Amino acid sequence: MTTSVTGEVAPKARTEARESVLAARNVSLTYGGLGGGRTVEALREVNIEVPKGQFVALVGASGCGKTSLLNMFAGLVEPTEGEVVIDEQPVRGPSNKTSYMFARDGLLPWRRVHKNVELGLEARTSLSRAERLASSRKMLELVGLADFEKVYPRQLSHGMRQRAAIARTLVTDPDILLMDEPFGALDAQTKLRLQAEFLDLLEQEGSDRVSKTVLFVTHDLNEAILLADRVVVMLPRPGRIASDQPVDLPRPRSGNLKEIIFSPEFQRLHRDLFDLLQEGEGHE
Ligand SMILES: Nc1ncnc2c1ncn2[C@@H]1O[C@H](COP(=O)(O)OP(=O)(O)OP(=O)(O)O)[C@@H](O)[C@H]1O
Repeated sequence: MTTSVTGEVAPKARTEARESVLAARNVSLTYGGLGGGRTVEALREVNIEVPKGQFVALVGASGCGKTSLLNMFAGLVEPTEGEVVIDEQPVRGPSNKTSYMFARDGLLPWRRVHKNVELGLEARTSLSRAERLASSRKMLELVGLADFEKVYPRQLSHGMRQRAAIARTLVTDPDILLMDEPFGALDAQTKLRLQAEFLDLLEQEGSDRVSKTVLFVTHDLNEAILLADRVVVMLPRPGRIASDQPVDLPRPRSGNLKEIIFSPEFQRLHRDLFDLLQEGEGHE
């Protein structure tokens, strides 16, 4: 159970009915301290459960441990205490079930766009070259870059590079997406367009679930509410979960993000989350 910074019990998120795909249980993380160096308590007793097909946004001030939590699910960082599991198996290293997308597109400048998209396939499967190319073409078409497969990343706009990075993240068809501010550095209009396109790839006709399990770090409350089924608010020093808010906006949303932004439900949630974050700052 999570509580707000004021000590109130937060609304119970919709996690009970479905088995968790991602779970962090009583997780604490302290960096450093080796050889008498300074230690940083990055996370303290974090608990989070994410069921299959749920999109969870993590928001919070810089330094509250969002990336650290994501890195644990990616198998890049081990908790100091507690357990991090995927499909109830302890995470011991990077897994084929997950795909990680960073804030910077991370495209390799010396590889053409399609070769960048194929990167994940090269590492993971025994597909032939032709099969890899066919998969990357299909993904590039889905993200609107069909005509750009042969160019180098420097020849693309920032938004197009992020699209290519999305294609690379999805091409392996992972069950789980771990995303660290993937649209953080885009201008407002491009961001909204990419958010809609991204949702369109994940939302399924006639279902209120997205097709993948997503843990998505963002500083942008609008983005968190527009995309997610739950918004988890974290506070810093030490990083901890302060609130877990369900977002009861129906799906599919991809076609009406602008309308959603001006809806009373969106505005109410935005105000609640804003207050929680501000309140948290006041408690430091
Ligand atoms: N490798 C590391 N060694 C030591 N301290 C670290 C390391 N990585 C992160 N930290 C510290 O742990 C805390 C949490 O960092 P983390 O990057 O997880 O937070 P964040 O919420 O993702 O921040 P931001 O929003 O700025 O990306 C911070 O105080 C940070 O300085």
